[in-house]
Amino acid sequence: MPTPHNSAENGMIAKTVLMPGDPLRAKYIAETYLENPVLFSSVRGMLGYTGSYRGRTLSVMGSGMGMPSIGIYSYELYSQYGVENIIRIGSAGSYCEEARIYDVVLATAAFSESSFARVQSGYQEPFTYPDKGLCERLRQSAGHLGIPLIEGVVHSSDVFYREDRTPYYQRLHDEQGCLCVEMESFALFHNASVLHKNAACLLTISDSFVSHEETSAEERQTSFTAMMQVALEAVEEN
Ligand SMILES: O=P(O)(O)O[C@H]1O[C@H](CO)[C@@H](O)[C@H]1O
Ligand SMILES: O=c1cc[nH]c(=O)[nH]1
Repeated sequence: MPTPHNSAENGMIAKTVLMPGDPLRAKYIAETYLENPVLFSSVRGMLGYTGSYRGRTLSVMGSGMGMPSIGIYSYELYSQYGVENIIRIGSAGSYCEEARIYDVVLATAAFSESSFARVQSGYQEPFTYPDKGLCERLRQSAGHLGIPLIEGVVHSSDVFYREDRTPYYQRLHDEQGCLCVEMESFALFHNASVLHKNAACLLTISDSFVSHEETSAEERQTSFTAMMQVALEAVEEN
């Protein structure tokens, strides 16, 4: 049944959904990698497609930016459309020297100051976690492709532009172990947990708080191909 945010009918969305923040990255993946991609929703411009990759059916859909946005889309995919696995494929700002531009990070936990999980279900902890099995599939996929993964905690922030200019990112790195910052994984992992579904997150480093290098909007849309391939190859038969 369509929702207020997704016009897909039942059966149009695969069991596994790759979920970039940027709907144009979803379009790029569908048009570049999927055979016979079918657009299942464009409500609010949040493009979602289902197609096949090496004979396996999968979907790719934008999440938008931030936890309220991915909170809505992921909850509906899990609860209304029978989705079992969501793999976020996002961009992130590095908090440390070991994670450089274009490196691929596999999140082993998400740390956040966000109220999302407390408001959603009373969960009080600052960490949420991906599914171990899905992470293992991503590790194996990266191994087959020869793409190194950096593993660790990611910071899911509600704020992109901060007035606080103190070196807060060093504190988050030193005290919470955060390798990098993005804005959605904490909520995605939480929704998966409360609905007994699976989620994981791969991130490509798009900019660095340490070296101050950055990538353009176009590069963020189309050039994160290593991460895309790791996620695509990790999708199992439905
Ligand atoms: O590239 P995406 O997946 O959107 O991820 C990151 O980029 C956006 C901020 O520029 C936030 O959504 C953040 O999580
Ligand atoms: O949330 C994000 C994503 C990429 N780069 C950042 O600095 N923050």
